[in-house]
Amino acid sequence: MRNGSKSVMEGSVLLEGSVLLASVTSTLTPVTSNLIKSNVSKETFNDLYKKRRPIVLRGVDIGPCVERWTVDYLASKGGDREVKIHVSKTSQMDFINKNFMYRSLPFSELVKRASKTKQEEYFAEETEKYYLRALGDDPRKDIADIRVQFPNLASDINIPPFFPEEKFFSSVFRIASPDLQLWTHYDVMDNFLIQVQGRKRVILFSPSSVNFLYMNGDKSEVLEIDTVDTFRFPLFSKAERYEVILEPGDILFIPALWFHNVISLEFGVAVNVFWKHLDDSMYDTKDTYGNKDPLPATRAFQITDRAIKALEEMPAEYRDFYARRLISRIEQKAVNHGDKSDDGFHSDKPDDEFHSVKLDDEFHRVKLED
Ligand SMILES: O=C(O)CCC(=O)C(=O)O
Ligand SMILES: [Fe+2]
Repeated sequence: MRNGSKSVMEGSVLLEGSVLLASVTSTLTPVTSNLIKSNVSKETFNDLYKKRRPIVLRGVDIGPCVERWTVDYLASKGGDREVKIHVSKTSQMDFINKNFMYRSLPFSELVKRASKTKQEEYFAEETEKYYLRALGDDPRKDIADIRVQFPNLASDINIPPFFPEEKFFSSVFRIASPDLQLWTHYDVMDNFLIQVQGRKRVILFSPSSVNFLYMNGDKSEVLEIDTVDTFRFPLFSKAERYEVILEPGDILFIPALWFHNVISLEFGVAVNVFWKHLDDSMYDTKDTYGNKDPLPATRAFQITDRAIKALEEMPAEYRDFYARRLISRIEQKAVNHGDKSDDGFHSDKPDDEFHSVKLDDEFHRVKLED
């Protein structure tokens, strides 16, 4: 599938008296079955890896975790270490209105609660939902590694040796209540999302769709991605969108910069592994989450902020004129329009659309953690 999501229904919502209130487009995507590859060897993965496109590796031996990781087993082997969690009253976590809370629970208790839809003990309400992204002991300093934080469980999972060990960055436990949805975001490292228990729907958007996703830092402000408010987000339907349903045992390769939005269709247990695609020197050594932009990108943002300040020294008509010249320079020199496919990011897409660089969104960036 190429060139945008395939809308199955478009329509408008009418207020009484026929005042047009909002136009809503349902953008349910058909499952992209050609993303699934069975029994992939290391050699085949190496070839696929160069294409820089997401794939689901099905049938790779991820170890005994698929049979072993029941709720009781996870609770007893994972132990009672305190973990930081997101607690949400609704399925859809909203990072803009912060409709969730940060709390902590013993790991064993978190697992038990996340596996149920109604709680006996709860923070806010009995139907609240939980999301764990297990981090290092001190998230400001330590990088998550399940071999260190959960050695008794880590021995049950094989991380496929499909990337050089020295490129490993982190391994993160992802545990979610049924129906919980994590907002659309990108990460800056390559990623194996290893689904161990529960089915999960993942919607992916290509990095070249960034200007259609209404970014706020590393996250998209479009939360309702299946029923998009097209008045607020008119460009969203142009984003190149893919959908996969992960089954237990599947590994989703998410290349760095590919956007993903995740719904746990059932109680979900996953481990994701981030590894470095670029040279080590490109990454911020203070980045414990794996979501800080590469250093040259950060530098480019800072320089651009300075450029904006310089433009602001001039009256509006000059500022506007030179801003347009700058944008066109960046477009000509740095934006790939699909004709130069040597970087592997725009393989074979003759119909790649021209995406103009949108200044306002990008320069007031707020970095929020997911
Ligand atoms: O599966 C999840 O809970 C989140 C996945 C994700 O954002 C990641 O692996 O980077
Ligand atoms: Fe992610």
